[in-house]
Amino acid sequence: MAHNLGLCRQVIQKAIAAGAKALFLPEASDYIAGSAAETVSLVKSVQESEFVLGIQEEARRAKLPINVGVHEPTSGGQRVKNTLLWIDEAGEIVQRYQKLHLFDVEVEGGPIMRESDSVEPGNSILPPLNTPVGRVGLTICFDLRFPEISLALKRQNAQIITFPSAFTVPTGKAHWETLLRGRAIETQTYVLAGAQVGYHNQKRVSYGHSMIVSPWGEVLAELGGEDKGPEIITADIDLDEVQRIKILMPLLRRTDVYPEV
Ligand SMILES: O=C(O)CNC(=O)[C@H](CS)NC(=O)CCC(=O)C(=O)O
Repeated sequence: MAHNLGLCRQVIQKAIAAGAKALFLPEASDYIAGSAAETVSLVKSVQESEFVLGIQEEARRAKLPINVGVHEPTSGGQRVKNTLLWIDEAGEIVQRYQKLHLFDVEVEGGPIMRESDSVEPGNSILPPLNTPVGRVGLTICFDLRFPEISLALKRQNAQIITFPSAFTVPTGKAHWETLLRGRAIETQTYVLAGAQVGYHNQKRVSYGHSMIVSPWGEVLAELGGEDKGPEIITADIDLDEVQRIKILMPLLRRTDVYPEV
């Protein structure tokens, strides 16, 4: 976790140097463990996590809002929560989303993942949050495959949806860009997806390819799939463009035919 905090501090320095108004870090930025037991044994509350306290301190010092994926304890203690924190420019945690969909998949040509062995799923979609860069809807990684969350956030007037991730390599190659662009096109929002890249341990490697997609579905910025150390991508978020696309192509739902989500 100390190592990951060091990497995140480098990302934060790059974001500050680039003049970023907000920073979107990946899912599980605090750690990715080698087993379910290790995931549970490493977890700390945000008050006791050096990782979270360190990110809060950086946010406060730089007056930079930071969206970061971490693990948090559950009340039972058997499993953890996979959560996404919004830390505001004063360093305060002002929003906390708990991942709804857990990745229990035997990836063809890849690992067998059973996230639910160590993670307890969340139970709610949070209303988009007002931030200095726009109204942000929070989701995590595998949630990307369930358009219902994104559509619910669109209905609640999200202008940006974030998909912090640690995708597997085979599923990333097959689906990552298509899913992100699909979500951006159908929700007419900016899609921001900070992604982990490279090896976490001998068994686990992440696809990378952090991406920023416009409300028209255009890839505005993208990283590669090689671990070159901490990197960032940036884009201008133009909230008028969100409005313009909605007017240009009104997507009026037939909620008389199918349920509204
Ligand atoms: O393990 C942790 O501590 C953090 N969690 C993750 O990395 C999660 C669960 S294993 N990864 C995904 O959801 C990948 C989804 C994916 O690759 C896909 O949808 O294709």
